[in-house]
Amino acid sequence: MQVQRVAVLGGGSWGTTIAAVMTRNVEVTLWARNADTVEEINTRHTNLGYLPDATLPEKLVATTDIGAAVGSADVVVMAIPSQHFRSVLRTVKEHIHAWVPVISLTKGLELDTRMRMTQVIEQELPGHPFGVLTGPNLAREIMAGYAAASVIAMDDEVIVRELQEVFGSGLFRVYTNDDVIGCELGGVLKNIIAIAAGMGDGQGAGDNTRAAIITRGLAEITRLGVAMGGRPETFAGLAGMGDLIATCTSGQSRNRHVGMELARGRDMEEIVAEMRMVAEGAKSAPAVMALAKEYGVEMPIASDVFRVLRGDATASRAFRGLLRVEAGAESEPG
Ligand SMILES: NC(=O)C1=CN([C@@H]2O[C@H](COP(=O)(O)OP(=O)(O)OC[C@H]3O[C@@H](n4cnc5c(N)ncnc54)[C@H](OP(=O)(O)O)[C@@H]3O)[C@@H](O)[C@H]2O)C=CC1
Ligand SMILES: O=C(CO)COP(=O)(O)O
Repeated sequence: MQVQRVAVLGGGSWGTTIAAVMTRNVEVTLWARNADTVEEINTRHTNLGYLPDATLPEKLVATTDIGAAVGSADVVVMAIPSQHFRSVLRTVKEHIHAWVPVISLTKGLELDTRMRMTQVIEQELPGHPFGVLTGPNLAREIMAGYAAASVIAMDDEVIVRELQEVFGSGLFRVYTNDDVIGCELGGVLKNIIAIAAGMGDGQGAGDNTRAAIITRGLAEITRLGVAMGGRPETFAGLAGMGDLIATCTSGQSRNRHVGMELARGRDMEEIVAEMRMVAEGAKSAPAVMALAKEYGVEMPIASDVFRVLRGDATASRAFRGLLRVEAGAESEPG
């Protein structure tokens, strides 16, 4: 497979950033549903609503015509929020050529089915190679040219090496992995822990507290991820610990921001109404809790976050729960 043209679907922060990075290696067409976004990218080389400080490469071409973008692509990259992923993929179906790989950038689960996005790809586009690109990759930093590392996970060990070259460029270093389930779940599950970290930071908790949330959070997302078929070492790597650190500590994280706003006593409706961008942790939390129940895995931090998201507890009350006084053995949940 010689990759020459890539279609990136989704003109938000991450889709635009990855599309811009890949223009160094291949021809990239970015599909966005919003005609104003497309016009802005093509004429002014900016996408200020999502990436306020960035100038995009002139080589980056945007379109509202999904058929034109997908029909000429050797690889399709999905940067669509999880709850809209399947509907966009159904449109892709009419236009995609046989055997074209489909790579998900999305860090969420489908609510009704609790499926990972690569499972949705497998279901909607059977026969197409699929994979996930994930890791500690805050879009604005990568757009600004800071060094970062990511992971591309696929079952196919030949295609994954070719795509490693397509995505990776300069200071954006891409590693390969064959644990698709573990890598994908690392990206999904860390979002809820980032909300917890934001709830702590928003209440003035200390650095030790944040470190405890990250470490205990990693333990619980690893428990669920391994129960669902991921490998423990994946959760200690970029897709697990790496992304957890970035998201739980960064002022750029939307999920951590949600936690901080909850800590101010605001409710989810208000918070979401003010955010243009997606916070996948809040969206996927019900599916994560249902999976934890299904697999018999205790997730005390995620459960506390979920209660606050649902409005069943306040952040200050739940936060006392996050720092339980009666600790057991470190190897145990809680
Ligand atoms: N931002 C980041 O740093 C990173 C994000 N991710 C993940 O990438 C995924 C995408 O996130 P991101 O780009 O940040 O999200 P944003 O909120 O920045 O942008 C979302 C994009 O999706 C589009 N969109 C929403 N609904 C639909 C729909 N029904 N059909 C077509 N397009 C739609 C929006 O279009 P419109 O503008 O018209 O509403 C917008 O272009 C998420 O799962 C996120 O977790 C992963 C790594 C890093
Ligand atoms: O996944 C991300 C960084 O790797 C982005 O996190 P947020 O969605 O919380 O901004």
